[in-house]
Amino acid sequence: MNDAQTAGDAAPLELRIDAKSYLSADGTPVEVVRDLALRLEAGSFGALIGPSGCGKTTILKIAAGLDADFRGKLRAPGSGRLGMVFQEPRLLPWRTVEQNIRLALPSDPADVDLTDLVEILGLGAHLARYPGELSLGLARRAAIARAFAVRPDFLLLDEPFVSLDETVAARLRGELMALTKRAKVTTLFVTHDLEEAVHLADRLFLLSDRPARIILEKTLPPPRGGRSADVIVSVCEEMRALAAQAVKDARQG
Ligand SMILES: Nc1ncnc2c1ncn2[C@@H]1O[C@H](COP(=O)(O)OP(=O)(O)OP(=O)(O)O)[C@@H](O)[C@H]1O
Repeated sequence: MNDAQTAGDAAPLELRIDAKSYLSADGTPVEVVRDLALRLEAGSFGALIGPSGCGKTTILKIAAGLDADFRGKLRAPGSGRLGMVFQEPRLLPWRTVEQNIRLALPSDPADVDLTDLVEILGLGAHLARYPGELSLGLARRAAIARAFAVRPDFLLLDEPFVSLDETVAARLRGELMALTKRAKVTTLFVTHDLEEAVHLADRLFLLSDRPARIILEKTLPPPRGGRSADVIVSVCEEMRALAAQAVKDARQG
């Protein structure tokens, strides 16, 4: 049905989803993605932006290799070291923060030095605590640390800052920026927040309503993370206007 492979260090992410459907409760198929083609250069940061329920998580799961039930082709970048951050932090409640971070590490995890990672994410004082004692912001930090602990060459994040206080979200965006600049990692980030995407990404992919397909792609001017508030506002305005035109064209054509 589909063809999935891992492509090596300098290769881009290449994902083609000709069709992806789920079966609804009454047994009828619901088409969620159709004719989507996405290419992201190695080491760059892409943002998938789309309305609620359009199929963003579905696309991310396929990119992760977690869902092979689609028609199309996946060529994942890197050598297969995947880091993933879900909408909910998904920490094991009976393990400490440090044990959660070390969860996916190889057989001798005590040897892996996490000092820098813990420092960038401000988790030093919380390593011995349990997830139930953490604020949502701290739990999200622990989930990000767990994804980076494996030194991923391919990173997938599904709305990791949703429902956080804006001050906390802004700080976490800064931390994510620092981590993705420090190591070469091809990153695909899902959000419904255009401003967040313009702040973080090198390349934007704007999705249609369900069934999702890309209606607009744009490479953003560098430097990533160094864009001023004015630049972010004007790029967002431009994207909104282009997206409205793309939707109009699609309806007419
Ligand atoms: N396992 C499943 N079985 C049946 N339908 C599903 C399944 N997973 C998702 N769906 C449906 O597919 C559609 C797309 O879901 P998906 O979670 O990919 O969207 P999303 O854009 O990530 O949503 P949100 O913005 O709310 O997070 C939704 O209508 C959802 O109800």
